[in-house]
Amino acid sequence: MAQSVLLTGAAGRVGEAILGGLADDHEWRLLDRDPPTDDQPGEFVVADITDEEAVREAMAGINVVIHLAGDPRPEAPWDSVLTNNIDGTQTVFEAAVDAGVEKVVFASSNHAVGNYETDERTPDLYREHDDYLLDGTELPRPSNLYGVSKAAGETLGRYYHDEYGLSVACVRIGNLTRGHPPIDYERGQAMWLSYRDCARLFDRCIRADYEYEIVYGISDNDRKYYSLERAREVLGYRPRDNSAHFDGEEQVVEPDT
Ligand SMILES: NC(=O)C1=CN([C@@H]2O[C@H](COP(=O)(O)OP(=O)(O)OC[C@H]3O[C@@H](n4cnc5c(N)ncnc54)[C@H](O)[C@@H]3O)[C@@H](O)[C@H]2O)C=CC1
Ligand SMILES: O=C1O[C@H](COP(=O)(O)O)[C@@H](O)[C@H](O)[C@H]1O
Repeated sequence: MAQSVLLTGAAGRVGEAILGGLADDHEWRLLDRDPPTDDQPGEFVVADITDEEAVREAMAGINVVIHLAGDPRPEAPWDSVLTNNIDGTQTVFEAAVDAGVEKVVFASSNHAVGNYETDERTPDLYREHDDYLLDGTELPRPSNLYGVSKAAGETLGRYYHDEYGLSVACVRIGNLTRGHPPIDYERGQAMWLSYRDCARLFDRCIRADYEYEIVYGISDNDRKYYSLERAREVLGYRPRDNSAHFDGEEQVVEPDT
């Protein structure tokens, strides 16, 4: 069934991947501090997620929030992640609970667990003979202050679930690139998320029933050090792309079939 979905950070890359696959599948309200540059489905709210009143208004009539807005830079400074990623995310969760929203899907990151990639484990970790796997039950081990802000967002989600019964899915997104995996970047290839698998995964986050989940957001790459088991089991995610199917040449992934 189509859902009323509020998509924050809609003007960014992850928003583009989600809307590219799902524009016609749900009723969209898009929010971003940057206005749209082209035609978008549904209505577009230009607002900052730290603007509590604007965020509350944007929640009216919404079933599911996909919360992407934030500073995505691994090197982002503390003042920016504190404002945009931590304060902004708390504003979104609080407004969602007050508006009676059913689910919030939070865009977490590989950088929330980036320091599991120790000197002893890398670069083998990125290669097929290695079988080290993170499954989402491990504690955060952020690799930068941006990763700390994502771990904080996951913890905010835990709190709003336990305290208010909100369904929350935290998606630790790997490396989203359009058309083909990152080139000459083993780490990025192991955690590649194709545009169409991104849309599939977030569609399942919109539709599935869950309590509080942390899942990894990657394609079905031959070599992966993030488990997809939870995303498959609880959400019914069925990725179709695999970074191993690309030979380094630019190839265009066809739209969903
Ligand atoms: N692209 C990737 O591979 C990954 C992305 N993520 C997360 O996914 C989310 C989206 O990332 P991208 O689309 O790649 O980034 P992006 O920079 O392309 O998009 C982010 C969007 O959020 C908006 N935004 C930022 N701060 C805002 C605020 N305070 N109020 C309203 N809008 C605001 C920006 O205007 C932008 O349109 C981010 O939270 C990022 O941390 C996590 C892991 C990997
Ligand atoms: O969280 C994020 O992760 C991806 C991948 O990280 P990288 O260190 O391998 O580049 C990054 O591209 C994205 O901007 C960021 O939001």
